[in-house]
Amino acid sequence: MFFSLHSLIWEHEVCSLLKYGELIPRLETALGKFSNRDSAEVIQPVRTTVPLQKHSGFLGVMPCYMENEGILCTKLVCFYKRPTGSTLPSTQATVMLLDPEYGNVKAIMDGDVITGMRTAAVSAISAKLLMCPDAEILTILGTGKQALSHYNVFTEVFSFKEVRVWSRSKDKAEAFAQSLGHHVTACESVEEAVRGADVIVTVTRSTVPVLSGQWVKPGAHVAAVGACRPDWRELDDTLMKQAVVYVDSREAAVTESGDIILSGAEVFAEMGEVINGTKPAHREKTTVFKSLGLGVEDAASAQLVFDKWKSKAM
Ligand SMILES: NC(=O)C1=CN([C@@H]2O[C@H](COP(=O)(O)OP(=O)(O)OC[C@H]3O[C@@H](n4cnc5c(N)ncnc54)[C@H](O)[C@@H]3O)[C@@H](O)[C@H]2O)C=CC1
Ligand SMILES: O=C([O-])C1=[NH+]CCC1
Repeated sequence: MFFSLHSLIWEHEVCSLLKYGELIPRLETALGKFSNRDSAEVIQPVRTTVPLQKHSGFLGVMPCYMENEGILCTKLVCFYKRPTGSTLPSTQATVMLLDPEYGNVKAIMDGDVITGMRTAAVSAISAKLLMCPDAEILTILGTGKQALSHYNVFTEVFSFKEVRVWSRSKDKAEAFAQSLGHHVTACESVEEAVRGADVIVTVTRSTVPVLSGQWVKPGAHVAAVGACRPDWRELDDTLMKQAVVYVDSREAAVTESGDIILSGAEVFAEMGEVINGTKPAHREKTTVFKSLGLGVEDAASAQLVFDKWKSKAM
């Protein structure tokens, strides 16, 4: 067995190795390759989900093979519909890198930081391509782990003049806003938070729509990250029908996204197609990027962590 304990990469190590400046270009390349289906360079099926009915959750198995780069990877992620007030995590993940020739495990690493950072980085890529060039106001709906990683990358990559946050509980929104800095405003309602916003990130655990199209400014960009099951929603039909809808994966969108399946909205393009220049970026229109999370994003991120971890260990 070609596996040693040295290949366990812990959360604090992933945290210190992964940087948005290096991660974002890797993810752009990976998404472009993923959408170039003809080349068969990326083999990544829609994730398999095993219901954990007793615990209102799912185990997602997310394999990916990138032949040219020799990356073979799978993530195991458990995600849950937690009751209000629950302090248990919504997602927990572990990533495994394998050698594609021998089949042995090269590394097992924490998947929580990867999930937080790669999801936020992909949303930032969607904003870079789809938001209006003079975007000033960012709104984040939700105040959990993804809210924090999205705040971190959006403020690292862009210069918004105003950042607003909303949570169902005003106290939570205020505590979150204060933890981020004095320039962040906690809002009472979703409507107050999103009116006039140029970019809106939805990172809630909601299973019913929280964001209505009637409040969204024409030309705004929405990065919709929660609602990753076919019967879960974050966005209402009005928004889904008025927006140009971009996704990470068409196959995943029509299998897993309640916002797309239940609204009957049409998918215009994958983000990788915009990166490849085969589909246009409609910056002037209201756009939704429906993110579900892809194995190829985990594979590219894990390889980056592994390369940096190996070069540090040498
Ligand atoms: N697209 C992707 O690649 C990924 C999506 N996710 C999804 O993103 C969402 C957020 O994940 P985390 O930040 O890790 O979760 P978290 O539990 O840390 O935060 C969830 C937030 O949603 C709020 N919330 C819960 N129920 C709500 C409701 N009914 N209405 C409005 N707000 C509600 C909570 O108060 C909290 O602020 C989850 O749905 C998760 O499954 C997570 C990882 C990757
Ligand atoms: O891509 C991912 O890791 C997830 N998407 C939804 C929950 C977890």
